[in-house]
Formats: sequence, C-alpha cells, structure tokens
Amino acid sequence: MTALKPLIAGNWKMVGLPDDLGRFAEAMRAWGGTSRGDLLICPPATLIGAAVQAFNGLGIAVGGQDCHAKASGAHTGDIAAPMIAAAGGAFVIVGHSERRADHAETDAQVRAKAEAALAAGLTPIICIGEQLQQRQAGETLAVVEASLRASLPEGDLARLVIAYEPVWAIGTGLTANADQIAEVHAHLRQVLTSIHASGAQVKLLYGGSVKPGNAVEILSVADVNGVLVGGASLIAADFQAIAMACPA
Ligand SMILES: O=C(CO)COP(=O)(O)O
Repeated sequence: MTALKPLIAGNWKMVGLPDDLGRFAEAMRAWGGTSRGDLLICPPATLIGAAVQAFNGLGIAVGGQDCHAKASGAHTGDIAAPMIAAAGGAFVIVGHSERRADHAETDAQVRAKAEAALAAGLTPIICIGEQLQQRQAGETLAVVEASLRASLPEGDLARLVIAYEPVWAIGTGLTANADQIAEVHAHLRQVLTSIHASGAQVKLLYGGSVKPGNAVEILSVADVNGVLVGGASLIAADFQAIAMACPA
C-alpha cells in the first residue's frame, strides 16, 4: 500500500476573531517552508467563509468543528453539513470529546453527523478517545474500539478520517507516549480493515497536546497519518513547525 499523505489539521475551537484569522493567514502567506502533509484549519463557524478566502492560494483547506445530523430544520444555533460545504469547507470534525462532554453526544449521534457530512460531500473527522480512568483501568483498546465501531457510517470507509484523542491529553500538556499511540493506532487500523478493505485508506490522526517539540516523534509513529492540533494551531509559527515535522 502506498503511504497515506499526512493531514496536519488545526482545531481552533471557540477561539478566533477576524483579526486573528488575518494575522494567521498573513503569516502563512509569508512562510517560506513547505510540508509533506496536507494542511487544514477548522476555525469557528463564523470564520469558515472568511478563512476560505484568506487561505486562497495557500493550499490550506478549511473545515467545520461540528455539524447537525440533519441537512436543515428547526435547530436553533446548529449548523448543517451542506452549510459548511456551501461556505467552502471540505472537512468537518464530529464527535470531539468537548462536544461529547458538553452536549452529551453519543456515538450514534456522531455516526449520524458523519453520515450527514458524507452526504454533503465533506470529509468527516471522527474523534474518539478514552478518559484517564479508563486508561488506568486497562480499558483503552476496548473503549476506543467500541466507540469507533458505533461512530462509523456504513459502507466504504475510504473518505473518513479518524482522530484518536485521549481525553486526558487534550489541553493538558500531557501527551500519550509513542508506544501508547502506536498501540491504539495499530488496533484501530486492524479494526478498520476487518470491517472493510477500504479501512486501509482511512487516515488516523493523533490529537492531544501536539506541539512543535513532540510533533516529529508523534508523526513518526507507525499508522499515525497526521495530527489534530488544538492550542498550537492558533500560533502560525507553531503550526508551521508541526507541518514541517512530517516524515519523508
Ligand atoms: O482537542 C484537540 C484537537 O481537537 C487537542 O487540543 P490541544 O492540542 O490543545 O491539546
């Protein structure tokens, strides 16, 4: 199998005003470096359209951070996948642990959102990950496998991206070590290929306190096909350093 091109994705979460986007885009335009990966920024929904324009010609794709399972309707405050696509977005994160926690999102809802994303022509980035107590109890592989199976749309998997984000590593400065990441990613790959041959094509991202200082090590782990970066993706220089950390 040919190696999957890494995806370096930034999740800005609920951070970013137009000026922040302008500064970020300017720094990316002035950047002399290149990446062996594809680049993606998922800004707040209010900036999706502006980001598509600001990143024009820079080779940075834009995505949403969530979408509703329905294509339209009476759901105040929600955003539908076709709206993200119409604004120029190409990806959407679904099932981030912050949404699973803050909005009690279930795997079944995440799966419905992923299906809505696919129907709108978006690539869903489905997030899964264990809590600290689950890791300490030795349940990590069982937890992520169950969540993966229950969050996956039916059929061909080739258009999906999966992000393994251990909840205890998000925004804490703690990262899973290379052995822990390798173990989970190998397991996810095995589960995906056992479900469908196209499981070999699914990009598996790691997320959780990815920084310039640990990106080379993380991106070198077997079956890590990219990273989902929170805090460090807000700082153009850090995002650039992570983008350049893709192995040859
Ligand atoms: O949740 C994350 C990306 O979706 C990770 O966030 P941090 O990189 O800030 O830990």
